[in-house]
Amino acid sequence: MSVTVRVPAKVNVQLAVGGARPDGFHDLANVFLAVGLYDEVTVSPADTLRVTCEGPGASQVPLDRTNLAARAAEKLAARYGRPADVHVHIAKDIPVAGGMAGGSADGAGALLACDALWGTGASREELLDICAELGSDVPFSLVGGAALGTGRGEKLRTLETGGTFHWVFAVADGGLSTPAVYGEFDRLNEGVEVPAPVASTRLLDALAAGDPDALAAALTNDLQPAALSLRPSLARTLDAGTAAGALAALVSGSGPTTAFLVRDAESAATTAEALLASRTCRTARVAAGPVPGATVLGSGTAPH
Ligand SMILES: C[C@](O)(CO)[C@H](O)COP(=O)(O)OP(=O)(O)OC[C@H]1O[C@@H](n2ccc(N)nc2=O)[C@H](O)[C@@H]1O
Ligand SMILES: Nc1ncnc2c1ncn2[C@@H]1O[C@H](COP(=O)(O)OP(=O)(O)OP(=O)(O)O)[C@@H](O)[C@H]1O
Repeated sequence: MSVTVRVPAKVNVQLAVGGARPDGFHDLANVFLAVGLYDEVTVSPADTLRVTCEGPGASQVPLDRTNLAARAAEKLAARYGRPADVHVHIAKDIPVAGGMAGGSADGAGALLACDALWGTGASREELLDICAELGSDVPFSLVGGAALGTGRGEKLRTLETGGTFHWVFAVADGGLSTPAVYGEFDRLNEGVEVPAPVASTRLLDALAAGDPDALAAALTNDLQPAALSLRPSLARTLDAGTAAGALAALVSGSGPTTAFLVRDAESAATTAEALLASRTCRTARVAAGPVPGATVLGSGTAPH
């Protein structure tokens, strides 16, 4: 018996960052959009907790108890007083350490898959609580669609969207550490009174209208200067996407993946080709959103 869950990546269409809090986190107005690049997490009974991973970048994914999928299984098992005796297999397609919440997706996926495998019957609220303990982005990976995250990004309000938005993602060589990028944000803002983060009405209206031109004009990422400071070469990737005709270009979350909003699927294909030809990225991926969050694909009996 096994259960497979599919979980999408995210792009932050607005990432407003406040000053550092006493607990080391930053208050955010974080507008998430789930996009159609997916990891698949399969869980099956085993003697002991074990994680395997295949796909691009799999060698950079930790297979020990620090893996967010392993931690999710352990947390759910502990809550229900049962052993976390599962084999978690991750089929990875979301760029690793790319600012697209790949690890968070695996955490949310493993949680939903173990819940189904073990029949724990946990409520949505309980699952969301465990997600928030796992990481700031993990609740959104469970919920998907479009949402405004406040607090450290874990308190979610679902947002209406009036259409599908098309994107190209330029994947960089190597990752960027999320804490390092927030640390650079603090360094760049030393001595500055950072205002409290607020969601932009113009951006929420553009999402609700499904209007790519209005969304392009409203995209912002307060972590972008920090990501560019740590990885100056990303400026060339952003320029290449803009020159290729993208409506807007920005760093995805903490980077180093860069995101390009385009008008339609056709422009996405041509922009991806131009980005590849520019040799300013390792690869370019096309995806659209919003898409649903973590979804059980089905249960099977096949060994894997
Ligand atoms: C950059 C984003 O991906 C945008 O969605 C998220 O804010 C990061 O979320 P995440 O990877 O789930 O981050 P967490 O695992 O919760 O935290 C990792 C580290 O990032 C920093 N961090 C994260 C979230 C936040 N609101 N403020 C922070 O300062 C902290 O140094 C923290 O120790
Ligand atoms: N299942 C997992 N998949 C990938 N990385 C994981 C996983 N579990 C833990 N990690 C660790 O988390 C780090 C960040 O990887 P991840 O792919 O989640 O980055 P990210 O997409 O930049 O995250 P975010 O956008 O949420 O900040 C990795 O370097 C790795 O050490």
